Order: sequence, then C-alpha cells, then structure tokens
Amino acid sequence: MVRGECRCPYKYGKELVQPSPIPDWLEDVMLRWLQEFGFDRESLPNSVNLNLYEHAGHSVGWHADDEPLFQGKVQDARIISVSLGAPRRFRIGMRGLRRAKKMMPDKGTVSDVMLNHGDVCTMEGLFQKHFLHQLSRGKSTTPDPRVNATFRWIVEHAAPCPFHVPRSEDGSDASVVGSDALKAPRSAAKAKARLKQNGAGAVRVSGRCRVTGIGGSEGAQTKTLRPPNRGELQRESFQ
Ligand SMILES: O=C(O)CCC(=O)C(=O)O
Ligand SMILES: [Fe+2]
Repeated sequence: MVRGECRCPYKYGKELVQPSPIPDWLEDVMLRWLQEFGFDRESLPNSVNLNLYEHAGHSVGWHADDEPLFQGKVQDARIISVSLGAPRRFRIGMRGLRRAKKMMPDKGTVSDVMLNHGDVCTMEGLFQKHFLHQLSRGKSTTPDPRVNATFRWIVEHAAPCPFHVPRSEDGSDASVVGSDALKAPRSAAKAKARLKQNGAGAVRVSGRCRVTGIGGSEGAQTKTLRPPNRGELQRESFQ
C-alpha cells in the first residue's frame, strides 16, 4: 500500500503486487505507532506491506529489501517493521555468495532475535546492501497467526507511477521494477573483481538492525544485532 498519489507496484518474490492507497484508519495507526520515534503525519513512510503468517510453517527465506524503489544499496534507507500476534524468530547475516541461485548469509555471521507482539524492528543505514534477513520457518502448522507491517520510503518511483522520473540519458533506468542494475554479483569471480576494484580490506560494511518494544519507555528493551566481525571487513554503524 502506498500514500498520496504514489502508484508504485511492488515486486515481492515472483509476485508483482499492484498498489492500493493506505486507508485513513491505517494511517492513523501508523501515526500512533511511529510518533514515539519522532514521526508526524507529514514524515510518515510512504509505503507499507502487510504480511500474514498463519502458522509457524509460514516464513520468508533469506533476502534483502533491496528493490530499486528504496535505493537501500546506495544510500541510507530506513525500514521499520511492527510485529503483531505470535512471536517469531528473525535472523540476520552478512550477505554472502549465492548458493544454488539462493541468497545466503556468510557462515558465522548469523544472529537472531525473537520478534514479539508489539516489537518494532528497524533496519538502518546500508543494511540492505551488506546484510540479509529472514523469518525462520517452524514445523507446526497449527494456527498461530502473526501480522507484520513493514514501513518503507519509496525514493525512486517505478515506471507506472506519476512520480516516476527516468534517471539517465542512455535509457537505463534503475527504478523500473525488476531492474537488474543494482543486483549483487552472482559469481565468486565477479565478487573478487569487485573487491579488487574497491581495494580488499577497505570495504565498508555499515548498517544496523534494532528491535524495540513499542509503547513503553519503561522497561522497553532495545537489542542491536551485530554479526561477528569478519577479518577483512571494516564495520561502521550509524549511531
Ligand atoms: O515478517 C517479518 O518480520 C519480515 C518480513 C520481511 O522481511 C519482508 O516482508 O520483507
Ligand atoms: Fe524483508
């Protein structure tokens, strides 16, 4: 769902989800949740996804929210998600090479946190460039519903949206949904070439994931997930 005149579709896995306007009641709820973090009606995020997980067997595999719409691989991007209902385990890890075409984290870099009812999880900075996340799959198919509302800012509007601006004169357009322009290298050779180009040891990994209980300054716990250091990488966080 999108705010105002925005009509950007959203590609979720293989599915292209057509946009619908955020209803007034949801905007009111967003404001109630997010004003604690300093947002007002004007500064609210301009898109939200609602995910329903009916039971523990419903999950999301390793991925990054790195769609061109949000530009999270090239600039500071904020993603805020609110969890409601059943607790579920959220895991993050550093983006590694793909295995069997699937995005996978590097070994030894994975950390996790339980997302409970009312928790707010933020992914900040260049998190989507350097890290992957997933919602773990459990075995049970007994009904135990969880709803997740993920708020993001669309900054590069996609082709069918009235806010879409073609980006370059050569006709390439990173904001078209499904563009390959910002994808990570798929092979070890390409990754190596990129390291060489950037200078090994000088790769900056920045970004942060935090989880905070909503509605309570009293006793609210904030947990910051920090995967362990990996030798050649220098890590920096936006604090
Ligand atoms: O349900 C969650 O907490 C995560 C959902 C997610 O990562 C996504 O929709 O991109
Ligand atoms: Fe995600």
